[in-house]
Amino acid sequence: MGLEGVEPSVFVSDFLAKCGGYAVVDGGFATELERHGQDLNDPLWSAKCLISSPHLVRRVHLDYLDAGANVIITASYQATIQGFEAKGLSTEEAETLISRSVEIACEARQIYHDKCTKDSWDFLVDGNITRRPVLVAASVGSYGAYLADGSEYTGNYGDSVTLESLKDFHRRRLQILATSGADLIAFETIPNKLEAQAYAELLEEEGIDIPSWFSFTSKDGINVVSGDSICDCASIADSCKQVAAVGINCTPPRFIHGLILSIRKVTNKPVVIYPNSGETYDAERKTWVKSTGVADEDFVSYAAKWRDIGASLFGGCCRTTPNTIRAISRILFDKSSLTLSKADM
Ligand SMILES: C[S+](C)CC[C@H](N)C(=O)O
Ligand SMILES: N[C@@H](CCS)C(=O)O
Ligand SMILES: [Zn+2]
Repeated sequence: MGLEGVEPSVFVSDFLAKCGGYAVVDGGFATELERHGQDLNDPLWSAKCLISSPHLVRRVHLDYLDAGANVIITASYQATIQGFEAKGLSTEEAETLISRSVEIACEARQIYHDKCTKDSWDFLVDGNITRRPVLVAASVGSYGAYLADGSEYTGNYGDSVTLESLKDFHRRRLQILATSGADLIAFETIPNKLEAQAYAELLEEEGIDIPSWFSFTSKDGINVVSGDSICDCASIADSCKQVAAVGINCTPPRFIHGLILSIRKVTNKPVVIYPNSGETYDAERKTWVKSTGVADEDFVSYAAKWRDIGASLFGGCCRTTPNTIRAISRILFDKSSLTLSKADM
């Protein structure tokens, strides 16, 4: 789709208007691959399926489209040139796999729309079938995702990692994703201010002409995971004209309310929220462990509250499923039941 001269903020506000004021983002991508039987205990994590099972990558996008997603996020979170090369692939093969992640999501959208047209599934406006708007967001996981040690949940990259080294790390993949047919870039699970600054400078230097969102992770509801202030991080996103939305992902639901209020203090850009289930990630075993304390399983019921304090795009991250997304969609658009049982997660 591309910006074609449209301001990023206008592009997203038009999209939100077409969706009915709010948009539904998809849910845990890797989680759904695991539910389809994939073992992701690998340095490439979900990106390994771009090599071994692209048909499942397409299947997962279709699962989320069937559940009501308006934004599907590509399998490129942990797909990096450096990561693929470490597996013995050539640079060219790595670059092809990265663009392929976007092509597969676009194919899924086409399949979904063709099916809807055939079955007249989408809503009717004045007797005409209207397609549900669907954007393909190309995922850029943080440098910590590539490290494959869970450091997107700490943001501690050590002193050798600088603004320039982060820009060099991300540059080529960003160029590929921005020219691969995606509608926007989703910078996900950003753990610190340095990486947000690196992304903002790269967007400017590379003249990236599709909009982006910046989405941070937090483990206390006050700061991002590194301890940097969420307001400082969101301000970087606010100052970058190519950033069309700012928010939080892969963070326990109980922290989201306060984070939205903090983000709102420093930006009027739309807020995107896609929390995880509230469980804790064990990076060594690459598995999730149930946390004690607050029951986060019913977080879908919070979505209406997050909407009321100013968020606009809602989905789920790790350990959420198409059922979570179906329930979010129902709540946002006031369809039937407002409750979600644990079984729905
Ligand atoms: C958002 S985390 C669950 C992604 C996986 C992590 N980068 C790892 O490789 O262990
Ligand atoms: N888009 C990625 C984010 C991981 S935190 C996924 O859903 O697997
Ligand atoms: Zn996640």
